Formats: sequence, C-alpha cells, structure tokens
Amino acid sequence: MRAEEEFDCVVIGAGVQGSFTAYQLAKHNRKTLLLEQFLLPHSRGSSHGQTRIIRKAYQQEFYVQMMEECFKMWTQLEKEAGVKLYRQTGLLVMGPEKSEPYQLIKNTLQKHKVPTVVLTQDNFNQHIPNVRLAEGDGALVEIPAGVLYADRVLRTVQEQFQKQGGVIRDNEKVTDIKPGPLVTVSTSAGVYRAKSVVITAGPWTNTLLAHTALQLPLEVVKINVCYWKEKVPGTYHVKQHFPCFIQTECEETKEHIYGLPANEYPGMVKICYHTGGKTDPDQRDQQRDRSDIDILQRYIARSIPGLIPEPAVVESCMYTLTPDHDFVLDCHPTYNNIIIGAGFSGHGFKFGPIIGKLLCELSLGEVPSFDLSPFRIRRFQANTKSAL
Ligand SMILES: Cc1cc2nc3c(=O)[nH]c(=O)nc-3n(C[C@H](O)[C@H](O)[C@H](O)COP(=O)(O)OP(=O)(O)OC[C@H]3O[C@@H](n4cnc5c(N)ncnc54)[C@H](O)[C@@H]3O)c2cc1C
Ligand SMILES: O=C(O)[C@@H]1CCCCN1
Repeated sequence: MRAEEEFDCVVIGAGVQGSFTAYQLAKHNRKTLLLEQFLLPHSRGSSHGQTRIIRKAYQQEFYVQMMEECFKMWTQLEKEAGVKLYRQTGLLVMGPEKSEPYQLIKNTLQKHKVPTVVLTQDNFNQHIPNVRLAEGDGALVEIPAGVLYADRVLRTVQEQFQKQGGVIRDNEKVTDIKPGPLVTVSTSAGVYRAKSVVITAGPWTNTLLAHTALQLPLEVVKINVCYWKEKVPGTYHVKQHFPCFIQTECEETKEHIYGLPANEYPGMVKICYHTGGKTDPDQRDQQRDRSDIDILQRYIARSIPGLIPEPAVVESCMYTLTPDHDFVLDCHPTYNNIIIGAGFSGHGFKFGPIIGKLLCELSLGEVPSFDLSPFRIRRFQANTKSAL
C-alpha cells in the first residue's frame, strides 16, 4: 500500500471522457490523477476500437453548437501532438423524407450553415454508387463530417496529459468514495484525497455512485460491432470517397443503422445497429442477443448490395443510455465537489474535447462555457434515486 496522497483532482475512468477531462485539468495546472481499473489500453468499456463518426448532423441545435467549438479543439489537439486524429469522409444521412428526424437534421444543418449537399432520387447514385436509396427516402451529405481514429485519440490525449505533469494509474480499481471537503478515494492499491473528484466511469457509473447514495436512470446495453465483407474489395473504401452514413429509420426498423467506410480491416465495412441487449458491464460477454444482426442482414441485403450480408467480424462495445439519450454533465446533487460525466448514449466520442473542458470547468467551480441545462441531473427528478 502506498501512503495516502493528495491531489487537486482525481478523475475516475480513463475512457475518452475521463482522459480529456484529466488533460484539461492538467492544462489548468491542477495536480491531477487519472485512475483506470484495467491495464491500458483495454477494450472492456465504450471508447476502444479504431474508429468513430464525427458530425454536426443532429436534430438538436445545442449539439451542433457544441460541435462548432469541438471541431476546432480536435484540430488544435492534432497540431499540439503532431498526430492525425480525423479524416474527412462526409456523412450521408438517409431517412424517410417527410419524417421528423430527417427534416430536423436537414433544417438544423442548413440553419447553422454546415456545408451540405442534398441529393435527389435521380442523382443519388452518381454521388453514392453501390447503395440503394429506398423509395420515399431523402438523402443529404454533411461534407465536413468524417472519422476519428479512436484508439489513437486515447493514446494521444493520455500522452498529452502526462506531458502536462498528469499522473495515470491503470490496473487500479476504485473501490470506495467518501465525500467531504476533501474527497477520499480508495482503490485496489491505495488511498487518495482530492479537492474534487470527477466520475467518468462509463457503464460502471452507478456502481461508483452507489458510494455516494445516488443512482441515475442509466441503462447499459451491449452493441454488436459488425464488419461486413465487400464482394469486390475496395467498393466501399475510404479511398473511394465512400462516406460514413446514418439511416435514421427504414423498412426493417425505426432505430438508426450506421456505417463507416472500409478502412481498419481490409475489405470490410463497419455497420452497426444503434442499440442492443441490456447488460451488466462485468458480464457483457454473457449477453448474446443477436436480433440486431438479423435486422442488419436484411437491411444490407436490400440497401448495400456490394456487401456479403453475413457479418465477417463481430466485436463488442457498450452504450450507457439515459432516458432521453442526452448526456449527464453535472455536479453531484449533494456534494458539489463530485462531478459526473456519464450517459453518453452511444454518441459521445466526438464531443470528447468539449466534454473534458466542461467537466474541468465544473470541477474548478467555474461557470460552464455552455448552457448545461439539457445535461443536468434534475431533468430526471422522478427517476433519480437518492437515499439522502
Ligand atoms: C459500437 C459503438 C459505436 C459508437 N460510435 C460512435 C460514433 O460514431 N461517434 C461518437 O461520437 N460516439 C460513438 N460511440 C459512443 C462513444 O464511444 C462513447 O460515448 C464514449 O466512448 C464513452 O466514453 P466514456 O469515457 O464515458 O466511457 P468508457 O470508455 O467506458 O470509460 C469509462 C472508464 O472507466 C473505467 N472505470 C469504471 N469503473 C472504474 C473503477 N471503479 N475504477 C477505475 N476505473 C473505472 C472503465 O474501465 C473505463 O475505462 C460509440 C460507442 C459504441 C459502443
Ligand atoms: O455518434 C455517432 O455519430 C454515431 C451515429 C449513429 C449512432 C452511433 N453513433
């Protein structure tokens, strides 16, 4: 056991959100410790894998506004670290032309002057060969959207954190949190005291919050991350300018289906279903629901004819869902020096830099630089269990 150490801030969980928060705190000259239960890097949470979509195509304006600043922060990090983290591919959005989600996305992009090309049934295949646009579907391409190299992002931000003097201790699980003016954090290897603690524990958030008598309405689901083989290698490759895509709803389902161009595994395209079976994060391999794969197979056979409609690789990942699918970015309702960043609901990666900044501001007691009302805990009022 190490002697009890004191930090300005302890961040629990070295996924994308905890890593960016720790980095921001260190940049603000705070003595910061980033704790991770597993040996880094690992694939047992939500931030692993090679790729994530970055986009502004959202129904809600507040996400577009956050992404305006966030795109700049990604570029800044690339410059600072001298590493390429983002590749522009464009994002194709398809969905029933008259449906509310499709119309809202289209209007929000136009309102915020995001460079967008609207395609028609007639010219669709000139721009996007090898995809069948369903009858009645609208299609648009958000030009600046693209792919983030996720694993590389984590490595980079953790290295930058350490360069700023931050300390990472991995393979060290937090086992207890005792609130107070100085919060006491116990782990499998030691005890720390800190002026503030940030909980960015992804699917394990409620396990940690149990030590503070709070439970949030979070649901953890397992996502089958499926890769599909191209019939002719190269058809949907990033070098052929095949974009990322989101199908908002279709004949098979009302849930999103999304994909990224072939890149990380030669000849294979990642296409996933935007939800999955409920799971306990420590038992995720026991969750074997494959109903999403049936839906994907039917969708791919009908809409993406250049792929073999049988997944060639299936990996797994988890979403931590809130009831409204908006994030939790807030102080603990009872202890304002415990900050919570959670419930990223399967779309939080692209926001990493700005979430790090906002959680840093909350933990320094500053007024946050964005309106956090969509992300406050009090919106759950009826379903937040507090024993206090
Ligand atoms: C298949 C899939 C596709 C996605 N696609 C996109 C996309 O295209 N674009 C996008 O923007 N987002 C996407 N997302 C969402 C995004 O990846 C997540 O929102 C994000 O990774 C969540 O990060 P996190 O830091 O909150 O959680 P995590 O990455 O899970 O990090 C939490 C960390 O806390 C650690 N921890 C937990 N408990 C303890 C403890 N007691 N002690 C110490 N450490 C602990 C965990 O081990 C873990 O490392 C996708 C997610 C998945 C699963
Ligand atoms: O966050 C994203 O951009 C993707 C889009 C589709 C659902 C999964 N996440």
